[in-house]
Amino acid sequence: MGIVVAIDGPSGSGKSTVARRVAAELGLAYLDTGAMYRAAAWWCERTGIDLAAHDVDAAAVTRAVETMPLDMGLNPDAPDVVCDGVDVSAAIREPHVAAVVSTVATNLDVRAELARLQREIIRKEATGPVGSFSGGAGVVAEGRDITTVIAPDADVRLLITASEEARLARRAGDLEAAGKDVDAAALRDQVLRRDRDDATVSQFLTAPEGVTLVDTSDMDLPETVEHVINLIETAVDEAATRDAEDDLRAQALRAGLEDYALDEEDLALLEADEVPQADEGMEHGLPVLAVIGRPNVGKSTLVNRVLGRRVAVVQDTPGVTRDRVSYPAEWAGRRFTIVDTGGWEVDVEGLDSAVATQAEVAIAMSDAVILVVDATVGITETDAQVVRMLRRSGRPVVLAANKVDSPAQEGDAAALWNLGLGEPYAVSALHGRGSGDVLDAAMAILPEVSAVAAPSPAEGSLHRIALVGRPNVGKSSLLNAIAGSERVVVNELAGTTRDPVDEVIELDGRQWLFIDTAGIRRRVRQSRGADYYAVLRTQGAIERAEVAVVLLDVSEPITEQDVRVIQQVVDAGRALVLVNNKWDLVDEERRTMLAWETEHDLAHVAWAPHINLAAATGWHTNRLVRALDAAIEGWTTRIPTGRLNAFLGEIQGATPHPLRGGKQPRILFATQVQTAPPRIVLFTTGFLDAGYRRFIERRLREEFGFVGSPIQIGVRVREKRRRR
Ligand SMILES: Nc1ncnc2c1ncn2[C@@H]1O[C@H](COP(=O)(O)OP(=O)(O)OP(=O)(O)O)[C@@H](O)[C@H]1O
Ligand SMILES: Nc1ccn([C@H]2C[C@H](O)[C@@H](COP(=O)(O)O)O2)c(=O)n1
Repeated sequence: MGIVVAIDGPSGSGKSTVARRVAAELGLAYLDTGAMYRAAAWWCERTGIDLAAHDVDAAAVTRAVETMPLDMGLNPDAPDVVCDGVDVSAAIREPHVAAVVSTVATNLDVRAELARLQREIIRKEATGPVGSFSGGAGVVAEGRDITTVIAPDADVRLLITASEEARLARRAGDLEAAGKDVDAAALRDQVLRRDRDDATVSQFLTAPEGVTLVDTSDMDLPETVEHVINLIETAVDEAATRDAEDDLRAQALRAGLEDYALDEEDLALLEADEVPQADEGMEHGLPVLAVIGRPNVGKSTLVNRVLGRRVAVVQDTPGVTRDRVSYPAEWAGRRFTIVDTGGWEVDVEGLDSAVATQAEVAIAMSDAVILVVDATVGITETDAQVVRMLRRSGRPVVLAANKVDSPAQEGDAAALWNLGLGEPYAVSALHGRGSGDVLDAAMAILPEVSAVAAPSPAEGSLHRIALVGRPNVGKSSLLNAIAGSERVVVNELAGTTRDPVDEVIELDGRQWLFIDTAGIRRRVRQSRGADYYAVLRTQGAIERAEVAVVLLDVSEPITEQDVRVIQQVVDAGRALVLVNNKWDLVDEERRTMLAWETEHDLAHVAWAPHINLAAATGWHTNRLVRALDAAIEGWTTRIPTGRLNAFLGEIQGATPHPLRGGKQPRILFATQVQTAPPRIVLFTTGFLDAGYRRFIERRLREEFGFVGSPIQIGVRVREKRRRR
């Protein structure tokens, strides 16, 4: 992470000049947020709004700013401001703009919009994605509300000020240097009146806690720059010292864990050098083989045969994947993905729906299937149902007849010919006999090219996005709006054999892989069956994506189905962006209801970026990229172990877990074991109540962001080793 320096201060204090020079000396980007307000004022007037009028239409100002085509230069040596293709760097400094800019800067909707843009720029410079100016070195951002509202978490926060006389004298000096007349009254108006107006909406005249006051009344410019650089260097040194101390403390906590009974899996997690992404090691584009069957029929024998002991390491993975886990595999020189499923049973109400759905998804998302049946039990009603399911799916199948432990039981296997799936391969879990033959047979039916796998390596570097939501929420309109207004670079990329068809779409100058756009574009008939397969398809698209964009039709009440789709995304551990579509159909009354529904039904995903747009008209579709970026950043956030333990230590100190039966569960050590989605494992002395886990999650979000990402928290209760 790069450094973020935030500088506030009144007009004429020198904050712009100092910020620019400091940024140039330290190789950082420079963000002049005042120039953004000035550009907004320039743009309003350009689009016909008279900001000097008595009755300025605030809504029209907001609308204008929301569509302002602004390109902020971040180079401290030449911070050009370009609006609608015009270089307005000089025009926005004209007295006329200065006289009306407060009308824009005191409009709270405008502030919200510009705040979003500013945070986005700061985030980009601090993290350094392609296209950032500083390459991740960081940014010096200056403006009235930077230290308090826009970047309250900045590494260094300064309030640069100077006496009224000094500020007026400096401004007068600027005018004289530019060969302009100095009108004392006009000068006071621009410097002091404007600050008074702006102070009604932001605090920049006194330094709040954590903000360092730099009074430059008696300092010249070079002295001020040197002083500020010293402050930044001191802050950086202090942060490095803090990090080193946090690391040492975390090492001590980790050493303390040795007194507790740790299993092999704990040690594997604790000793891992790297924090992998959840799908790391999964090679995209490989054919997918699903192993399905009722519980305890011996599926894991086959999976373990391919994998060896790697299975154990992922047992802790929660959610959907617990029922359906994918592993990279190799058999007879072929590389593929093997999917282990939970299995299912018929209960009184039919197939156990949750697990059956998982198995059905596994079938839908596979290229071939091994069905494992217990030969000693014979064909059960469940097996027969599964065979019907498999037939409908059209997937090639190999039938494994397990528990054939002696030649005398070969007859049990032969009875499974009746399933109509061809030769039953006899397997003995007990002796390990026959599993190699089943896998050889599976290799024979597994296609070389997958029709369902996540994108191939060529597209693997692009972010994968799924547009999902119940029927008619506007998925295809949104897809068409973004694909239509922007260039569709490659069409029907992965459409090798079956339905899933992905498209690379260029948004904001970058390419994104939109998953299963064929499923979005095709109008599914509204029969029960079609709905059911749409659900499966949605699940498949979510799992192949990194970010799922869930569309809601906000002209109607939020439905249970909407909430279910959102839950699918959370359970799959994908990043989430919520889109309120059809915003053009929302009136005041509906808006109030929607706010209530959002509060009521979507409070559990309040961490997801949530944007209003109208796909049909294209209104605000440009906001999608920002939301996607924010969600991906949250999803891939990695907290250093030292920092994580220091933070958890602080929150435990301030708010310990409630006593339970006279005992107080304690967190001994924490580590982030995975990103995308972030997964944090807590080693504790006792079970943590759900309320306390929620509290920890909330505080983690407040501290580290994790915008748009589910956070998985695993708790490992470990007992102290007994002394002999
Ligand atoms: N410490 C200083 N001593 C003397 N002059 C300074 C000092 N800092 C800045 N100046 C000069 O003061 C003038 C005003 O500075 P600047 O425009 O950076 O102020 P500002 O706080 O950004 O004002 P505004 O908010 O109106 O944009 C510039 O000419 C600058 O060179
Ligand atoms: N973060 C900010 C930055 C600026 N403003 C206001 C203050 C002025 O009225 C106007 C232009 O700023 P300047 O270029 O003079 O620094 O924008 C603000 O309200 N919040």
